[in-house]
Amino acid sequence: MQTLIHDYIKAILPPRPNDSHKMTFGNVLNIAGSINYRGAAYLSSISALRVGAGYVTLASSPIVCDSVSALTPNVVTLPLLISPTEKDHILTQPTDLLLKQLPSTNMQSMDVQTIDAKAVLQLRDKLTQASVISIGSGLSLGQSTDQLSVNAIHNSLDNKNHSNNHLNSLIVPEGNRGFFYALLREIQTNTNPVIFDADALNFISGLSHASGTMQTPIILPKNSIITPHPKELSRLLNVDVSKIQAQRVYYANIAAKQYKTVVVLKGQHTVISDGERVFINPTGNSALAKAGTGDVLTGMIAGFCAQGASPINAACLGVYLHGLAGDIAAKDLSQYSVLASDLLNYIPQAILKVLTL
Ligand SMILES: NC(=O)C1=CN([C@@H]2O[C@H](COP(=O)(O)OP(=O)(O)OC[C@H]3O[C@@H](n4cnc5c(N)ncnc54)[C@H](OP(=O)(O)O)[C@@H]3O)[C@@H](O)[C@H]2O)[C@@H](O)CC1
Ligand SMILES: Nc1ncnc2c1ncn2[C@@H]1O[C@H](COP(=O)(O)OP(=O)(O)O)[C@@H](O)[C@H]1O
Repeated sequence: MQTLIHDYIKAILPPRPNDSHKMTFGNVLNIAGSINYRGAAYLSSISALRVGAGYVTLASSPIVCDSVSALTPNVVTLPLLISPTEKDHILTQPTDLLLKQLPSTNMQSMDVQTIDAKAVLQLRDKLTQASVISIGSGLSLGQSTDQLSVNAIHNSLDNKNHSNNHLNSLIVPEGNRGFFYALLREIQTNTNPVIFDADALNFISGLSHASGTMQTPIILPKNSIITPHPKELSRLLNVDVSKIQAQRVYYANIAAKQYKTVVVLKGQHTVISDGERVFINPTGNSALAKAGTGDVLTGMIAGFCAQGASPINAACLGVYLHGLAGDIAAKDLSQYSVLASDLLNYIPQAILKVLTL
């Protein structure tokens, strides 16, 4: 177990050759945001650019892409195909009967601009060409259809005797879950790094525990990173948050081994584990305990992956510099007043501090 220190972070910072162009520093495909979480799409995209990625494409619903474009000229957007209308879409799907039983109030409360599962076809080339893919920040998985999706997965698991191959045979569920499910299947054999955050983790938890007991865990793509907060790890492992918090290193290691991935267990003294090596982060303070800072972290890790850092190094760089940006920001603004969007403006100072000390 190793505490991250300045010199180590400096040593693993990706180089910035003079003879370079934007693609030298990689392209991030950020699949993020939904109607109520447009900020997450913005924060995770800009933070990747702030740490040095050459190009960021945000793939999301048209409404999210429009909002982010209005906020910044720096992010390229890829508006994704939307399900025709919630009602029309739903009534053509295999869970018709269940959905017809929904009270109309539930129908009305459904998210608008659900991404169609066919949007994966739109993304197909980009998914292999991207230097790194980040998935999940603010990507709401659907609202009133959630339980129906879980039911669809349960039924399918009951009917088929399979473990990880079940990704090929499950009924595609509704809402953004349908899109996410198709996406997960599409990237199973990818070798470029993939970062799973927030709702992507909740979806993976749902699949892993679909029949009520722990299944063989979902196989994540080879170079994955997951960034759970304790509650998200609790869902992934089916272990109480209190137990996880009492033995953070132990459970980060367990998750890394079980899901064969790099784990970033967030919180004070974030733990980073690939199942063999463990790093503890000393930077950061209560200023980071504010909505949206996790989205900034995801973008930072993606940005370092884009520049060629290995998943474990990108995780260490992102976590350390994210905390350092929070420390510098708190000196200027107080631990009370730092916003997630402020953090974006303190990333440069954090990088400069590491470079110059
Ligand atoms: N501007 C935007 O667009 C923003 C968009 N965002 C996006 O929104 C989506 C959902 O994010 P979210 O914040 O609504 O739900 P989430 O973090 O899962 O919390 C749910 C519950 O879990 C718990 N819990 C949480 N943290 C914990 C911890 N450290 N340790 C222990 N427990 C913890 C806590 O439950 P409690 O323990 O209080 O019962 C909490 O109520 C996601 O996609 C994200 O990217 C956000 O980033 C905000 C800014
Ligand atoms: N008290 C704290 N000290 C240090 N870091 C913190 C503290 N509270 C939160 N953080 C960091 O802030 C981020 C919060 O991320 P997350 O829980 O995903 O929030 P959100 O989903 O709202 O963005 C994580 O990187 C976490 O490590």
